[in-house]
Amino acid sequence: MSETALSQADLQQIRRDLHQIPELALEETKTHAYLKALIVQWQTPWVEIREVPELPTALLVRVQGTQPQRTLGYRTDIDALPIEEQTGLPFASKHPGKMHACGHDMHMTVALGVLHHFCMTQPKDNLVFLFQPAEEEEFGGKKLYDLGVFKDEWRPDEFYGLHDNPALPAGQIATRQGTLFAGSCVVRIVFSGAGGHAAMPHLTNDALLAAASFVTSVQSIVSRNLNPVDAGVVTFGSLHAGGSVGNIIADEAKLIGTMRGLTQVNLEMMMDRIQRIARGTAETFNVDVDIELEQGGYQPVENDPDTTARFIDFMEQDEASDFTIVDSAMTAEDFGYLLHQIPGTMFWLGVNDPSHNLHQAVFSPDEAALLPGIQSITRFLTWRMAQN
Ligand SMILES: CC(=O)N[C@@H](CCC[C@H](N)C(=O)O)C(=O)O
Repeated sequence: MSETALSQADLQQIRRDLHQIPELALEETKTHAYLKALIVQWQTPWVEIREVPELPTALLVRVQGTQPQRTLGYRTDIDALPIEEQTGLPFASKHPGKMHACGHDMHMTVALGVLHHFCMTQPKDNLVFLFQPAEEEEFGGKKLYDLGVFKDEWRPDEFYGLHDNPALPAGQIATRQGTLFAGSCVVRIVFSGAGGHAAMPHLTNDALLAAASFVTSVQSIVSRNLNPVDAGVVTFGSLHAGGSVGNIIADEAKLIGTMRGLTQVNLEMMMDRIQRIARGTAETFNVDVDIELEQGGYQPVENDPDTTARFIDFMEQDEASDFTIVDSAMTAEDFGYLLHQIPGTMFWLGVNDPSHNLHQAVFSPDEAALLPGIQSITRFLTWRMAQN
C-alpha cells in the first residue's frame, strides 16, 4: 500500500476484508487482529498503539502532534449484527448468521484512512483514535470510559465520529446542532403462564395471548403518552412463544424490544410506561411477568454547540466537501454516552443505497463514499489544528 495516501483500491480491499469477518459485540477478535496488523504496518515514531486488557477487542491509537494545543478524538465502532447476509456479493460475510449490516466495516475503513494520513504526515495537534467494540449491544463506549481509558494524554478535548447513511449520496457529510440520534433502551419481557390443550383454554393461562395484547398496547405509549410534537418509537423485533404446533396453548412468551426518544426525559417516561403496561397485562391475563431494562439505555447523541458550529462552518465553506444539514433520526448510538462526557460532534456519511436501510440483510453501501469521506474528515481535522 502507498506510503502517502491510500488509494480507492486499497480502501476497497480493506473494507471488503473487514466485511467478510463480521463479529458480534465483544467477540471482535479477528477484526481487532486485522486492524492492529495494518496499524502496526503504518506505525511511525509519533504513533502509539494501546490495548485494553479488560476489553481485549478494543484498540486505541495515539498520534503525537508536533505543536499540540489540544487532543482531537476520532471514534469508530467495529462490531456487526446477527443477520444472515443476502447481498449475493462476492465478498459477502464468511461468518454464517453475522453481517456488517450497519456499515461498521465502512466506518472502520474511513477511520483507518484518516489514521493512515496522520501516520504518514505528523499532525500539529495530538489525535486519539478509538476502535470501539460493542456499539450495537453491550455499551462498548461506556465500558471503556468507565474503565478510565480516556485519562491524561489519552483524553480527547473534542471527540468526532460518524455513521453511514444509505439515504444520502455517497460521500456526503451531514449533521445538525443539538440531538442527532435518539436515546434508546432495550427491553426484555417474559410472560409465564400455564400451557395446555387448545380446546380447553379455560384451564390454561395463555402467555402468547398476553404477549400479543402487550405488543399492541405498548403502541399507545407514542400515541397517547408522548407529547405529539416530540418523537418516539416503540418496536418489538422479537417474539417467541409456543412450540411447533397450533393445538397447544403456550406457557411462555419471550419478547425483546427497543424504545427510543429524542430526550432522556421522554426515554425515561417510556421506560416507566412499558413496565406498567407489562405488569398490567400480566394481571389482566393472570400470568407472571419478568421485565429487564438494559442498564438505563443508550443516551441521546447530543452534539456539542461549539464543536458542531465549527464543524458545520468548515464543511459549509469547504468547496471539496458535499455537506448538508439534516433532521434528528431515531437510530441510537453508544457514542451518545461518550458525547455526554467529552464535547464533540457526530455526523452521517452518505453511502447511497436508498432502496435499502441499515440492519437489512441486503444493505450494500457504496464504496465510492470512502475516499471523499476520508478526505473531508482529514481536511476538517487539519483545519481545526490550525485554529487557536
Ligand atoms: C445506528 C444504529 O442502527 N444503532 C443501533 C443501536 C442499538 C442500540 C440498542 N441495542 C437498542 O436496540 O436500543 C440502533 O438500533 O439504532
